[in-house]
Amino acid sequence: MKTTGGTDEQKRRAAETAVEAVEDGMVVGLGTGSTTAFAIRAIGDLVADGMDVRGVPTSFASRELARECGIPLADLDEIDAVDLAIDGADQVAGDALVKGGGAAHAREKVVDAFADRFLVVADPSKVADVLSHPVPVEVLPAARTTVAAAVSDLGGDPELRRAERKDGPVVTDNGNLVLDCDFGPIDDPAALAASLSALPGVVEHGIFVGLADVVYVGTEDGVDVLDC
Ligand SMILES: O=C[C@H](O)[C@H](O)[C@H](O)COP(=O)(O)O
Repeated sequence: MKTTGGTDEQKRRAAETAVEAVEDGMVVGLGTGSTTAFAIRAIGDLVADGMDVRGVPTSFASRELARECGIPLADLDEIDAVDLAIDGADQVAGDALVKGGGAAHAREKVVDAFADRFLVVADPSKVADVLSHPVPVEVLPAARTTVAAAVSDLGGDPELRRAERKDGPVVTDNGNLVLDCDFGPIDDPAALAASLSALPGVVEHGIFVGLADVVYVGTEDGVDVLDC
């Protein structure tokens, strides 16, 4: 799992505050990443105490962790609604996020957007005035060069994400590749999101605009709540 700038204590505080919103009978979207992992463990504790909760995982990793924690699981096509989604972010600026540092953003966007409420869990290193984090773009393998060229035309600098413990690229849970696209400061996230979505061969990108309801930012001595 990738590491980030925040401390485990900050992440745990944010995650456990978000989990206070989980109620008996809920279907909960389980995001991916080191911050959400604290939320999944906390939901596992609720289940162990007898709460009736079903989780909808957003990745192989979140499914595996949720199983270890004893959370009953459902696939998205088996349920009618997701009451709440809890998920991390690589950067937060106002009502816009960059996600996908763990290459899970495609399934995360489906679950987070479908949920009645979407709670983001983060640490202070993620909060910015303007998004500037490279945007992960999941692409069909055959489209990686055409999408990379189009990203350059949009003013971005695309880089194929390489695996750390294997020769070659990262392959997503969906069998695709990821281009990390550095656009510098992103003044209009909604416009860039629309441009990226329009490119043939793009499966999904990591800009999430207007989807989150609340961002919980864990600090050294509490939790800041940012309304979106
Ligand atoms: O693909 C991964 C996800 O979008 C993560 O939620 C995001 O990268 C944040 O992860 P972390 O909490 O580990 O910083």
